[in-house]
Amino acid sequence: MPIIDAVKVDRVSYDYGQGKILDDISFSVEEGDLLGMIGPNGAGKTTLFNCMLGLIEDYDGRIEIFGEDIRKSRKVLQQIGYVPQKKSIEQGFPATVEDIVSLGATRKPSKGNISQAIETVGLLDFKDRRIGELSGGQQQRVFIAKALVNEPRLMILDEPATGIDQETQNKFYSLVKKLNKENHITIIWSSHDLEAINSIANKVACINRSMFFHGKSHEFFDNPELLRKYSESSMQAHMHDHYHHHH
Ligand SMILES: Nc1ncnc2c1ncn2[C@@H]1O[C@H](COP(=O)(O)OP(=O)(O)OP(=O)(O)O)[C@@H](O)[C@H]1O
Repeated sequence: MPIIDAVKVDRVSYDYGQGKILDDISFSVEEGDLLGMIGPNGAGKTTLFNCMLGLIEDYDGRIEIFGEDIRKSRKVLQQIGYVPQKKSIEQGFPATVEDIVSLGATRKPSKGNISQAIETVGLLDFKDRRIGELSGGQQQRVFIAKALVNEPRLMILDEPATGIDQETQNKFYSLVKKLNKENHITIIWSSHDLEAINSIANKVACINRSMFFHGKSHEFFDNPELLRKYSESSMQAHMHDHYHHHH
């Protein structure tokens, strides 16, 4: 089977008006890849995702999804399932799991698809429960199910840095791996958990406004020099943010 690019980001730059947030970013994701996107806070990961999702259009450069320039063919964006960084949900929020998952359907919602998506994330027993009654980890899986309803070929998961307990985290990681291996979904997954990326991603893209490393996961994690440089530049980014927030 020929390998096609699920994503091709070609020389993309962007700024919100105060200097470059994305600086000449190029990389590609092959169909079937599970790519871990890493970078310190403020590195521009969410901004890059917003470009890839067609939410930001005035970037320099070019983005192709499954071979289509997304500015020319917005239809291809329907092939992407997006799971944003988790928002907190009020306890009393009236919608059920099934209601939330149905909201993901852009075409006519089919009952079958909705149940299938809920089953894939292992929440069938909870489908009539109010989402506010679920744990943080379960809510996270509801949002994955919501993104699965349209049967995406590509998923973008923007993982929150903040603490969910380790066991919940591990369940989430096995779900990500299952979606990639069994459901054959190409995945781009932003995470701060380097160990998890090392264990399940086959590719890594590491950005800090510009591209710092892009390649096979083991080439990054087996290279102590690269890891050292990465943690140094991450530290500098934090110091930079710190300086701007507090002075
Ligand atoms: N709408 C906006 N207007 C102006 N600046 C913005 C806007 N959105 C983000 N930024 C700035 O762009 C930079 C990159 O933010 P972005 O959210 O893309 O980073 P990130 O890598 O996703 O960070 P994190 O890991 O903390 O989520 C930050 O300095 C942020 O303050």
